[in-house]
Amino acid sequence: MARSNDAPHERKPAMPGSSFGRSVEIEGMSKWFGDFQVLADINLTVKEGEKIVVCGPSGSGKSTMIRCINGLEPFQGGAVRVNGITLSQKSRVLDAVRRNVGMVFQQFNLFPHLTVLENCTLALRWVHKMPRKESEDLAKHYLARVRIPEQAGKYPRQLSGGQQQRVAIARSLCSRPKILLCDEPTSSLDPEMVKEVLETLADLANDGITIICVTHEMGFARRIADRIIFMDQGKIVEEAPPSVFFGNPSEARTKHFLEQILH
Ligand SMILES: Nc1ncnc2c1ncn2[C@@H]1O[C@H](COP(=O)(O)OP(=O)(O)OP(=O)(O)O)[C@@H](O)[C@H]1O
Repeated sequence: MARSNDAPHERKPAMPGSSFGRSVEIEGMSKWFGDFQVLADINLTVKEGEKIVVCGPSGSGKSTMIRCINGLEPFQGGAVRVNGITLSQKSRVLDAVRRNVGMVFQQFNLFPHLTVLENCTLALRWVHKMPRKESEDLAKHYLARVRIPEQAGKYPRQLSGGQQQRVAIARSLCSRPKILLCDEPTSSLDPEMVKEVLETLADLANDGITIICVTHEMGFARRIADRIIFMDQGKIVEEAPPSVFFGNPSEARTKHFLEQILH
């Protein structure tokens, strides 16, 4: 299939009130690990182009919720729709959903024996069957997008943590997902590298891609989030735009969390 270098998400989001797409719809999702209920009746609708930051105490279920959205974890109750596709564990459905969803993890999960360029082109060539030249052009486009075009020929061990995470972001973008899920993308980085990765994500946020990001970087949340979701004990306790979330949260648990994290 012919592809241009203009990624589909590199366009302005639709205007609210028009045919504003629904990227992710989670309805009454519940999940158990054995007898332990990790998610309880999660309801969340994320519109096309929206930026959502998910925060909350350790163990509150943030990662699990994110992993359920692209089928990395099965769930037992409720439903998830991604770009209109109802998630199930059938491989045909998972493939379709994952074509729409990119994921950036805390650990970068790069292949150490492959160059940066090869890490980015691997899935394009072997999963999407894209010709080498086309896949390399696309990878270079996204390496430039995350501002490390000069690193294409290096191996991951030759890069800083922040650069490796930017490679991981570029690799995700190569599949041109409509939705980018990030699970604490900066938590394994040294402080000086956190900023460069957050800058990269903030930059992408302007592109119109839908982003759902688990992070405790509240400055980043304030800057890019349309809504902040606060989770505790497997539930969404509060969701609000940053001005309300930081200025006047309604729940005592949110206030307590913010006091701890901001002071
Ligand atoms: N594979 C698993 N089997 C059993 N329990 C699990 C599994 N994965 C996670 N849990 C438990 O589910 C709960 C939620 O975990 P999860 O990683 O989603 O939380 P989190 O909010 O992302 O935490 P953190 O901020 O520390 O990463 C925790 O109590 C965790 O121990």
